[in-house]
Amino acid sequence: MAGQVNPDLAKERENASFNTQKLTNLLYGGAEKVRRRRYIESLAFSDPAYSGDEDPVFMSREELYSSQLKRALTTVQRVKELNITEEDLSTYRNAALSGGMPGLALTWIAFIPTILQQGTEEQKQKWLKPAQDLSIVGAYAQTEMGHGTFVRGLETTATYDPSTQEFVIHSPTLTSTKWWPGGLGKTSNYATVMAQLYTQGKCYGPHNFMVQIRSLEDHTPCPGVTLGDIGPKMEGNANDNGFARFDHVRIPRENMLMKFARVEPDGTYVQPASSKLAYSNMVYLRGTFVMSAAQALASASTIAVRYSCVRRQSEMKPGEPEPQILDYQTQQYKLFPQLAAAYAFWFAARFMTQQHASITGSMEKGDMSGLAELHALSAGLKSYTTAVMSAGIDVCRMSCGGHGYSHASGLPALFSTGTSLCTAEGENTVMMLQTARYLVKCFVQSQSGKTLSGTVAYLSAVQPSPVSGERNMSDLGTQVTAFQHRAARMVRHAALQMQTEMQKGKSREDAWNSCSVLLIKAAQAHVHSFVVRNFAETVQTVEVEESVRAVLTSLCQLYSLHGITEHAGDFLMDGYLTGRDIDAASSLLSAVLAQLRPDAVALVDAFDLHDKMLHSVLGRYDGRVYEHLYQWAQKSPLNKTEVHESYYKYLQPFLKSNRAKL
Ligand SMILES: CC/C=C\C/C=C\C/C=C\C/C=C\C/C=C\C/C=C\C=C\C(=O)SCCNC(=O)CCNC(=O)[C@H](O)C(C)(C)COP(=O)(O)OP(=O)(O)OC[C@H]1O[C@@H](n2cnc3c(N)ncnc32)[C@H](O)[C@@H]1OP(=O)(O)O
Ligand SMILES: Cc1cc2nc3c(=O)[nH]c(=O)nc-3n(C[C@H](O)[C@H](O)[C@H](O)COP(=O)(O)OP(=O)(O)OC[C@H]3O[C@@H](n4cnc5c(N)ncnc54)[C@H](O)[C@@H]3O)c2cc1C
Repeated sequence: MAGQVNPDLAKERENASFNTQKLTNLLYGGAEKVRRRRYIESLAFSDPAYSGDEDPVFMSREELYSSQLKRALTTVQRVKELNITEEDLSTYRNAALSGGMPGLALTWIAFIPTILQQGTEEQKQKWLKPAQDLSIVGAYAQTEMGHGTFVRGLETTATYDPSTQEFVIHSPTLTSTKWWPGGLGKTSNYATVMAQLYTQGKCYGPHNFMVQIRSLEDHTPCPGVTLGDIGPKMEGNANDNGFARFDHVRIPRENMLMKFARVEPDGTYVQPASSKLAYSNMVYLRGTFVMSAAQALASASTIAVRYSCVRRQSEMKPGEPEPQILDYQTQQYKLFPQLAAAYAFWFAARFMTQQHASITGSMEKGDMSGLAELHALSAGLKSYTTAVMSAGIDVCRMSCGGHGYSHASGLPALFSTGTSLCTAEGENTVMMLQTARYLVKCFVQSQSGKTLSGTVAYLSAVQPSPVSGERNMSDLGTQVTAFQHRAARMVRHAALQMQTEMQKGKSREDAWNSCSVLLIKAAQAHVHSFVVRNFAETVQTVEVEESVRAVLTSLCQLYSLHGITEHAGDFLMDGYLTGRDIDAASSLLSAVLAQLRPDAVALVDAFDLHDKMLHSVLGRYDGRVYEHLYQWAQKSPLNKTEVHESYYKYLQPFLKSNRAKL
């Protein structure tokens, strides 16, 4: 019946132990922010300009590209008409463009942040407004066909010519072709191009340059620039990720983004406070990926948990009605850790944003001391959260059985979009090794007596020797200390192993490579420990109703106990935890699964993800899965005609000739 909520889902909501709205308020920073976000989203959801397009999964690449471009341009118009403020901008855009990120969005995600991070005040004055108004459209062109990770290995050159006060941008080889930048293929007319800076005969490494790539009159490539789309990808096909080649393209000196490093008119190079400041936009973007990971996992958990309450299958007890599949403990064991991780990452993302603001604030005042920690934290968190998110979405998909494999579930698209975050903005292994590099340095410093601070303070505080005696494994403090002990031991082990390799005669680089599996695992343990601690501190200190704190505490317990049991070997290795502790953790984990079961739907509802953001028949708020599954399938282009034209072209003649042979 129209309008009714599936009775199983309705019952779940009635039986929750806490007020969902209160938790939503906590997640979004207060009741007023939630009201505002819903209002802004409703402006997009109710706008006929954004409705009417068919489901993106039924569209061709070209249709998808055009339809999302059109939507993106509509958002620009509406933002002006509706006076959408800076604060509400991303909420509005995300709601309007939730069917797939258009290439144009890279202007907002990467191009504008790069101008903000790397430009002088004058340069911001010149380019920010046009970029914000979309009188210019920009891409972030760093990666090349031959190099993505190794930024120092980029081949594109920017050679300064003092006689004309210009840089000459050039792609000397096929592998120097810029390859991957979003929006570069067809949409952008400008790009910030990362190129090796040459002046006065010397190379000063990669720097960012503002380059016009297309005519502002007719959008044809500028002289000396060759452009195109790199072809369809696993997902994200509304985005024209592109390629660019430069044949001695001249740009004014003022187009080098000069907030940190400078080239004077005579060609003199002025050093920045740190050569890595040219990478500050990457640090910023990596930080934003942590919230994207939380949101993607929140979406997948919402879909899978709601569906698991609607779906009934098999017999638990002979003769009794088929149970909701969420009543199977194994289903809870698959889904609740994903749900808990989504919450954990949400709070970690909040910490990351605060850290970024605070450390960049100090850097603006000339204090560079926080840069290394900011880089290590953003790289590690980006790597860890996106990897868990990507694997977690697939767990959610598989937990929905056959229907999870259908695009109707929204999970395949969510997975293939989400998993791109493991590669984009720094490949995850490489990023985790950057965190490891920082940890090893910190370990060496602590060995020489330095007291560490910030997110690594525990490395000098935690004792490497095993602690004996019974533990209360349900205590959050005990769990946090166990995670810190595990991370400290693994960092110490990896660092000492490296020292041993070097003592045996290996170079530092060879020792690093031969220990890199240990190093990665140590860095993962460090980030895991940080996420657990931050989650525990949040649930213990946040001002919230006790019923909400209680459910969050269970969720935090689950996140942490799941980590301990899944990585039991790491905790047992030096006898810090005993077999009995791990058994206790497993029993507690089973108890917490059962404890969270009645609140699972309320916990996913609290993410407050509108059906128009989820794009999932299985995850609908009203739980009316089957009728909508049927309706959705009717939209398949193969169903446009009763008998498909291929029947007349191929099958009919084939069948006829086969029959004639009989
Ligand atoms: C409801 C909603 C539901 C769901 C949401 C669903 C899905 C998600 C939503 C949306 C997403 C959709 C799609 C996203 C798709 C695309 C994303 C968009 C844009 C992507 C853009 C890009 O990818 S741009 C290209 C990015 N490229 C990289 O990141 C390159 C990685 N490589 C590097 O950063 C570096 O080269 C390196 C770090 C690997 C090594 O650098 P190198 O110069 O070789 O340095 P080292 O010698 O190793 O180190 C020298 C010292 O410098 C330190 N260092 C390195 N980097 C930095 C830095 N950035 N800041 C500070 N310090 C740095 C390093 O640690 C060394 O320090 P020492 O003290 O040890 O010497
Ligand atoms: C969806 C998407 C959007 C993107 N958007 C943009 C964009 O807008 N602008 C842009 O400039 N780029 C963009 N990129 C490119 C992206 O930044 C790179 O793909 C990424 O940085 C990885 O570089 P690579 O592809 O060259 O991989 P490679 O560096 O070739 O890495 C391949 C593998 O080698 C291994 N490896 C490499 N180096 C090391 C190392 N030092 N230690 C250990 N292992 C190593 C890793 O396992 C890695 O997985 C995008 C990519 C994707 C997928």
